[in-house]
Parts: sequence; structure tokens; C-alpha cells
Amino acid sequence: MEKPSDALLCAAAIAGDCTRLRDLLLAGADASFFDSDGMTPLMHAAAGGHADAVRCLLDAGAPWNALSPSNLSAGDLAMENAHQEAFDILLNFAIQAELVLGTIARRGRGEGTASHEEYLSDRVAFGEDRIMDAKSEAVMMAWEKPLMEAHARAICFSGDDCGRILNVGFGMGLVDEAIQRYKPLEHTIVEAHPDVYDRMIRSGWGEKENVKIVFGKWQDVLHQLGSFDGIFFDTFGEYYEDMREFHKYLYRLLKPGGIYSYFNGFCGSNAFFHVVYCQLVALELGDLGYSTQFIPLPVKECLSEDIWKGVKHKYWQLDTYNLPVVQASHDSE
Ligand SMILES: C[S@@+](CC[C@H](N)C(=O)[O-])C[C@H]1O[C@@H](n2cnc3c(N)ncnc32)[C@H](O)[C@@H]1O
Repeated sequence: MEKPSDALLCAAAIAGDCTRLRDLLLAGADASFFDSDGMTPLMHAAAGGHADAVRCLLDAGAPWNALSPSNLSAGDLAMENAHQEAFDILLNFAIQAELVLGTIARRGRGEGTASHEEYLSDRVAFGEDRIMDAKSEAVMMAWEKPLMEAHARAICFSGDDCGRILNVGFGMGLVDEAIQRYKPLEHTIVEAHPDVYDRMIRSGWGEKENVKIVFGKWQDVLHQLGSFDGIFFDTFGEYYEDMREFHKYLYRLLKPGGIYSYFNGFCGSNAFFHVVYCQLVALELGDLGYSTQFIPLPVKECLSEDIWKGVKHKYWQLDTYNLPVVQASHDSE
């Protein structure tokens, strides 16, 4: 139940009055209170750029990932208002929280999908501009073509020639079409869905001289793959934890000097959460000995409301896509 001190907490956060905030919190005010505008004290403090108040509220248990009615978190408000110090405090806190709890970490696409096994055993539907799963989630969409071309460019330029390339997740084959243009010596594609695999075979991918198709989940076939100059990872229905697991094998999958990239769709409907996940992945890859750079690509023009017709979950709503380019830290020095 709302207490009078809860509303006073918002007023103190708006004023950036830390002494008052601490007194109210000690007296039992609720740091996770939402006022009548759907704002928390932390959102008010962040929007006003009151860095000390942000710190004080986080220490008192204020939820960093609460969303306002317009889907903005405290971090989004600090970012929108260019309050660097408040933003940095929120970002560091969020990264630590996600490292421990992983509360917002889901996958890039298909947040509503019940289970990966279910996805793999259900039928998928192929359209002109999309592949849909049985639950009306988009498995892959044609608007991503320029992104896939950019990913192919990133992983196919690790040396003088394109060498051996691995793509995990065929989908519509957009990245693979782009990879083929670089004429790799060998191009291995791992795909786990029987319908997607059938379609690949029927469209002639099995007859390409430099292409090797491996049917199965990457988890089951990695041991037979060898090592590569370029790797792209883009699956569906999997969680951040799955990609993290894949990263553990990079040390033997990626040749020295090789480039790794992944579809960076994490938290694609909230700008701050997305930044948290860019930093989190970079941090965890850093611990494994890899450095990550993000190339910002504008995507606003690829997206219109129309393209999402019939799609349950709009998995991307941000104006900029951050394309990750990952290489061994000693290669990038
Ligand atoms: C988003 S699509 C890939 C799109 C692709 N990058 C393109 O350019 O069209 C994801 C693909 O990964 C496949 N997939 C999902 N889980 C997988 C797994 N564990 N191993 C291999 N493939 C998987 C899905 O069946 C789907 O075809």
C-alpha cells in the first residue's frame, strides 16, 4: 500500500536531495514506488541527472530495470538527457546485476517461444519476406538483409583471402548468400530445423562446391567442425546463456587472426537494456580473451510498421544496430 513517504521520495529524487532521500528510505519509504505518472524515484533522479541520488536509490534496492508507461527505464532517461555520470552509474549497476541474475537476458528473436525443442519440432512457414514459427514469432525477416551483408563482410575479411567460414543458423540464407560472394575456400552451415534444412537442400545449397551443410543443433555437432577464419552465430529460440555456451568453444573454433560476429538482437526494444547487453557480452568475451568492437549501423530506414504485420513480437525497435566484430585480444593489439 502506498505511504505518504513514497510520494515524498519522488519529490526528493526530482530535487536531487540525497539527505532527504536517505531519511525517507530509513523511515521505510518504498524505493520501488511508481507515482501516478508511472515513474519511480530512480527514473526521476536519472532524468534530472542527480548522480548521487541515483546511487543512493540503487543502494536502497530501487529496480534499475523498471519501465515507465512509455517503456523507458532510468538508464534511458539518463541517456536521453545526456547525463553521463548518472548513465554510467546505472550502466555499471545493470551489468553487475545481469551478470548475477540475468533477468532481462533473453534472445534476439522470438521472446515468446516456449522452448527451443518445441520450435525445432513444430513446422515453420516460409513467406516472401519472412520465416514464421508455429507461434507467430518471426524466425527471420528480409529487412535484415543489409545487416546480414554487413556481418558477412566483417567475418570474410580476416586475412588476405576469405578462407574457411562457419555460419550457425541458415534461416533465409541471407548471410550465406552474402558470404558466397566472397568466394570462401570452405563455407560450413549448421542448421537444426528440419524444414529449414529441407528448403536449403531443395534450393541447391547442397550442390555448391565450397559449401558443407551440417544438419543438427550446434551443441551436438561442434566437435566435428574444425576451425575457421570467420564465424557468424545467429540462431532462434535460444537464450543468452546458449550463446554464452557457444563462446566457450571459440578458442578452438576460431583460428588465430579470425573474426567472430553474432546477431546482436539482445533487448532490441529498449535502448538502455541493449547497451547493457552489448557491454555484458563484450565483458564476458573479454574474460575469454577476445576484444569486441561495435560498428553502429543505422536501421531506421529498413523498418516500417507494415513489416511487423502478423508478427507477435517486434524483436527490433531501435534506430541503430550495433554490429559486433570480435577477435582474439592479442590479434587486435
Ligand atoms: C534467425 S535465423 C538465421 C538467419 C540467417 N542469419 C540469415 O541470414 O537468414 C536462425 C536459424 O537458426 C536455426 N537454429 C535454431 N537453433 C539452432 C541450433 N541450436 N543449432 C543450429 N541452428 C539453429 C533456426 O532453425 C533458424 O533457421
